[in-house]
Amino acid sequence: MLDGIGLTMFLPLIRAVDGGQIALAAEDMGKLSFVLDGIHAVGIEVTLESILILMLFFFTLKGVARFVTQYYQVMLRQRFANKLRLQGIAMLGNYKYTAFAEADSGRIQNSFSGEIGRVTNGYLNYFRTIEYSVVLFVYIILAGLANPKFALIVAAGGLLTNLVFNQVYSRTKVVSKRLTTESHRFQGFLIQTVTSFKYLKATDLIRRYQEKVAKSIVTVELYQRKLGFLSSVSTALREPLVVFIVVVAIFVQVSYFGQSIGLIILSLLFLYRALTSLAAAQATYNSFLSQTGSLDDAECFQEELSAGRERDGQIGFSGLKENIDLNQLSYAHGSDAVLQDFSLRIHKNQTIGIVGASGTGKTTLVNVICGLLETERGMLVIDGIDSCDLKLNEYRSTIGYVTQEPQIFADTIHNNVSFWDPESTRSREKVEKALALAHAAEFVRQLPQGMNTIVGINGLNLSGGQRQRISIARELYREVDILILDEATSALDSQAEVSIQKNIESLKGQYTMLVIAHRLSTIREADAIIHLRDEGRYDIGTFDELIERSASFRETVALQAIA
Ligand SMILES: Nc1ncnc2c1ncn2[C@@H]1O[C@H](COP(=O)(O)OP(=O)(O)OP(=O)(O)O)[C@@H](O)[C@H]1O
Repeated sequence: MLDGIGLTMFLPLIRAVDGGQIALAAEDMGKLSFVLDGIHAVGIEVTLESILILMLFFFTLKGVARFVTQYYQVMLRQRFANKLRLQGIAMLGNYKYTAFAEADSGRIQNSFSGEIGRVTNGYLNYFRTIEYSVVLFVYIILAGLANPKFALIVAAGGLLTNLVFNQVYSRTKVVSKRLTTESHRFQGFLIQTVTSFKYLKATDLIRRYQEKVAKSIVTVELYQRKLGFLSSVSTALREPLVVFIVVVAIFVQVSYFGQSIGLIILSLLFLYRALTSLAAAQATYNSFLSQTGSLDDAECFQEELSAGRERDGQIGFSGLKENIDLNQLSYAHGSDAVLQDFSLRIHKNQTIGIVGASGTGKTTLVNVICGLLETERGMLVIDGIDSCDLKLNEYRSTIGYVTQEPQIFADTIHNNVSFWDPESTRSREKVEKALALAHAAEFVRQLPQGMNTIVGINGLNLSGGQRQRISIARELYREVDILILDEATSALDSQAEVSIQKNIESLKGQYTMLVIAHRLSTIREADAIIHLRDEGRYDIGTFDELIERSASFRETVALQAIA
């Protein structure tokens, strides 16, 4: 509007420059003469100087409005991207483990990085299209007020251009979807390259894998080029089309309606701006369409995250007081039953050993106890509270889990053990104590920068046994109630295993420990041993009781003794 009012000043200005009477300018202005009337009404005399000052005033005001709008847009845009990321991260934190196990890591990674930018731009372009359409509408109204016939001809021409662009739009939408899908694939390949780098490199499979990644890179580029081509086509067509419409309109005006050039100039100013806004609206709409693949995907991703939200209870948990009950627990991965009618009471501070051949469900059992795998009501009861009613995050914060593949973060040893607790004398002492208990103090001391040594991606600069010891130290540092060790000492040499074994034994009675072990010597002294067998069968007892009772346990013991 400010721009429009500023532009209407051109007519009195032309009159004034021509030495004509400014008052007569009102006749050229059609219904827009109310602007001059308004100036009179506020007591300003319409002279060349006042017109120039008023024009300057309106355009400066427009500049201020533009600044405020743009700055506000930047703020909104930033807030929007942050909100998307924070919302996504929160949803990911509540995502079911089972759903996560089937998820596409490339898609997750891409949704939080590249796609957020595309989604934000998608929304930005969507709102810009609305913004330009509003501006377009205002100019058409202004042009209509000045010269209705001329406005009508140009508006009809503008509508016709949309037909031309519709073809480009639908193609853009299709390519945009393909680009998003391929970007997910590319990110997935990238993650795999990083996590499997050592293996791929050592076997030279990296070259074959690189071919796959390269193919994906080329395809992404191809789709981007296609989008660029479509965008170039629409950009290139826009200006000639606009000028063509204006030329036709002027020709019709002058030849058939014989209108005054003053009025044509004013409406031309409006209409040129209107058509520029139309072109801008078309351009932003096309950009929006090129990002719709990402928008659809982001929506789908959020729906999947919220559909995969794990159930959670209302009852708080501050630490294990009495026991964990597993009551006729059954668990199947899809249609494959792993645990069947499994019952056990684990008393606080007991040490439970879990043994069994590969694939008999040892990890599945501890995953159920962690609440990672959902079971029916009544099957997992903690201190008399059904796990379905427990606030799972509070329960899990009392669990320490040393997984089969030790979790090491690309940071210092101190941060790996303390999980980024701010460094202080107390935290260092605590870390040292945990490292000593995990039999890691000695090797950490020998590292060039001791606790401040950075361990590389996935702890690549450490040996397998060292990684295991660091991850055990982290759980000891956390002062948890329930300690789960899944093959925690499998990567250690016999001597280190014996030492750490002694340390674990020294923790006996201080933690409720679930120790999965292939080597039976590790759990020789456990209060009870669960011996899992095929098809969900199992035996429970002390080492000696199982030797007595279970033939397959005796067999395993005998085999290991031979080994
Ligand atoms: N996410 C999953 N989806 C489908 N099947 C699974 C999944 N996780 C495990 N399984 C299957 O469940 C069975 C038990 O697996 P689990 O990892 O619990 O065995 P395990 O005794 O810990 O084996 P290992 O000693 O080799 O680690 C296996 O047959 C395995 O293939």
